[in-house]
Amino acid sequence: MSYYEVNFDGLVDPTHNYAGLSFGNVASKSNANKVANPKQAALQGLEKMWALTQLGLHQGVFAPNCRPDLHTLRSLGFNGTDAQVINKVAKTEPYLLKACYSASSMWTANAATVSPSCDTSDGKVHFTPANLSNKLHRAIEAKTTSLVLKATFPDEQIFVHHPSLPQHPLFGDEGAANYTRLVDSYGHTGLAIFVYGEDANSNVKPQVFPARQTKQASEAIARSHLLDYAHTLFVQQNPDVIDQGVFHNDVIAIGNENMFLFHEQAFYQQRQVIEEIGRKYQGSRPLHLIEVSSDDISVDAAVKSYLFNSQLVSLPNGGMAIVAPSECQTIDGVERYLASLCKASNPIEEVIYLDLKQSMQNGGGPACLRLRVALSSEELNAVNSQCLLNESRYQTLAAWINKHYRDRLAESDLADPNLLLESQSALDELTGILGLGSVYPFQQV
Ligand SMILES: N=C(N)NCCC[C@H](NC(=O)CCC(=O)O)C(=O)O
Repeated sequence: MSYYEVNFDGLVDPTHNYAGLSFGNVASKSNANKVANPKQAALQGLEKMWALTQLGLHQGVFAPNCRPDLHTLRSLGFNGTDAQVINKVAKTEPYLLKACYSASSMWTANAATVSPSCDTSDGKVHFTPANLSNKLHRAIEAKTTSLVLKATFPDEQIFVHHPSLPQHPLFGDEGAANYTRLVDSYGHTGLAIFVYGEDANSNVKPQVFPARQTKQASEAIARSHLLDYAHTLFVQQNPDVIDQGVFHNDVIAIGNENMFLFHEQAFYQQRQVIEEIGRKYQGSRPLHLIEVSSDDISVDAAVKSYLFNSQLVSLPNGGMAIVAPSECQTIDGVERYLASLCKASNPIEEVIYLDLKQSMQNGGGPACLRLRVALSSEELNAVNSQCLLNESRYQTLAAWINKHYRDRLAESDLADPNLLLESQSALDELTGILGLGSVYPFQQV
């Protein structure tokens, strides 16, 4: 049977804006209050999906949450018509309006942790939507994300959908952004590496910025996904780099199949971590462990360029490509480093640079925008086929974006009740395009 890695990219919401909501995420804070261009953001994301499709890869589309989250606003005591709720919250609690208007569900690396059937003892594909409990604007995503996951992966004989973990700091879970799977081929049992920022039983933790992923959350997911501990590792992120803006492990390390690219400061007690990875990896193809030195790329350059947030993809005819954000071409030394990687002895053959500036300005690079799901051909056939990209769906989505999205969104626009109506009408049409049914609260009344 053939196996594939399918990337499910988050479609960018019509309400994409810069609200400075993510303490610890340098780009989010430094671009707070910038005027956003939702149409450009969505088209940039769609072009990435199309570029990967054209490489011969299977590409999925993941629907966003609907914003603003009126349900949360109403649960906080704002009442009246939808327009009155917006009006009141805009006047009295603008921070809450921004949180409930965030398009952050576009970063689907944070949507869930996914364990492929080769790794789970019941032979099914397991999903746990992330609770994203560290940030208010993200903690409200899980409910809709869970419905979208179920509508995208509907067959209960093949896909298992777990509830998200309890909303408590002990179980802070940011999904696949802190999970890497090393395997010699997608169809084999892989080494599941869970990276956490904080362990409730240890004092090793960042001092400036929050650790978003806890060891307790990672362990709970490994348990419920029925992973074999012989093929599972729990590894602590270096707290010093969290304090330098590395708020997820996918900002400092990236793995695909038998290749692992990581910064020399990525992990706490790194030498032991890498030795253990080498010991536990069981593939017949050799593991390429590439440690990037601070002399080559400083942590600051890694955070600014998002080099490690590139997508590392296996090409249909062998070899790998690295899909990097175009910011890598503007930070000193990074483009040169990537060119040298292609020449060195490892599977990477080419670098593809893509413009994702609208997402990047909120701290979301190529890898943040996609949820990886390794699937057999039979499992792929069980995916909702309308959520897979082909040329006609690409054209349909481009036309849908051009029809519904604004090309300018400033903070003051969030108080405009028309934005809510525009967003609902766009997403209502989207659920038809992607065949999702009624996943949004406004469709359920
Ligand atoms: N690295 C991965 N996998 N994901 C990136 C997520 C970026 C997101 N930014 C934001 O939520 C910014 C929203 C704002 O400020 O408007 C976050 O910090 O959670």
